[in-house]
Amino acid sequence: TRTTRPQRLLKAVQDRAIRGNPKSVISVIDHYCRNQEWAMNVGDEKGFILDSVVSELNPQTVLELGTYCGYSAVRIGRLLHSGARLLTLEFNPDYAAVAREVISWAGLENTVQLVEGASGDWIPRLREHFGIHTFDFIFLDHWKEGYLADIKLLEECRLLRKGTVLLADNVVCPGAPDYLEYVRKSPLYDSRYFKSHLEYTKAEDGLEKSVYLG
Ligand SMILES: O=c1[nH]cnc2c(O)c(F)c(-c3ccc(F)cc3)cc12
Ligand SMILES: [Mg+2]
Repeated sequence: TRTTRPQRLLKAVQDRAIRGNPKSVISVIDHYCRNQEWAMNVGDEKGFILDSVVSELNPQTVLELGTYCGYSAVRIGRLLHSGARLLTLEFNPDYAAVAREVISWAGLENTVQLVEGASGDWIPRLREHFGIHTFDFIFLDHWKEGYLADIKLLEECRLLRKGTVLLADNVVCPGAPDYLEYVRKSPLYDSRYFKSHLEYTKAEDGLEKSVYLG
């Protein structure tokens, strides 16, 4: 049977990227998705904004909702200092299988931990299961329908602390209007929009950065 889009992306990484070199994994994926087959990675333009937020924050504990092929896990993981950890949740087992290979090819298997399952099921169990107290940085990139429910769940589970930064992808395309309204209206957050473009296209999209005020 035919290969899947994630499997074809993984083959490009294995054929063209240098093992243990996250920068080459990122550039191979971006070149492949721009020139051969589009895929829903955060991409190079929004990825540059993601890099600057992570680099400025220098987080020790990071949560990513939505791994897909592992592109943003590699983008974030490569910037983390020794001892820092990224936990990435992926619901789709086929995506998770590819992402594990991409993360391993980048040499980030000791920095990035992929957990398979639904964010709504795992968020309430992160403290007891992984010994996590609170997160310094959270990247929301799973499904626009889940953004608002998951941020409220993170609040309830007390996994946010004063200064925790949340960065949400696709707040314009496909769009997460209920999430935007919540973080922009709530006194619990200081929120701002980084205008950019949908990965590998000229369409508008952007990232919403929200600081939890506690
Ligand atoms: O479902 C998604 N989860 C996470 N990120 C996405 C994304 O970055 C997209 F561009 C898109 C997307 C897909 C098809 C389009 F026509 C436009 C955007 C979807 C997702
Ligand atoms: Mg996205």
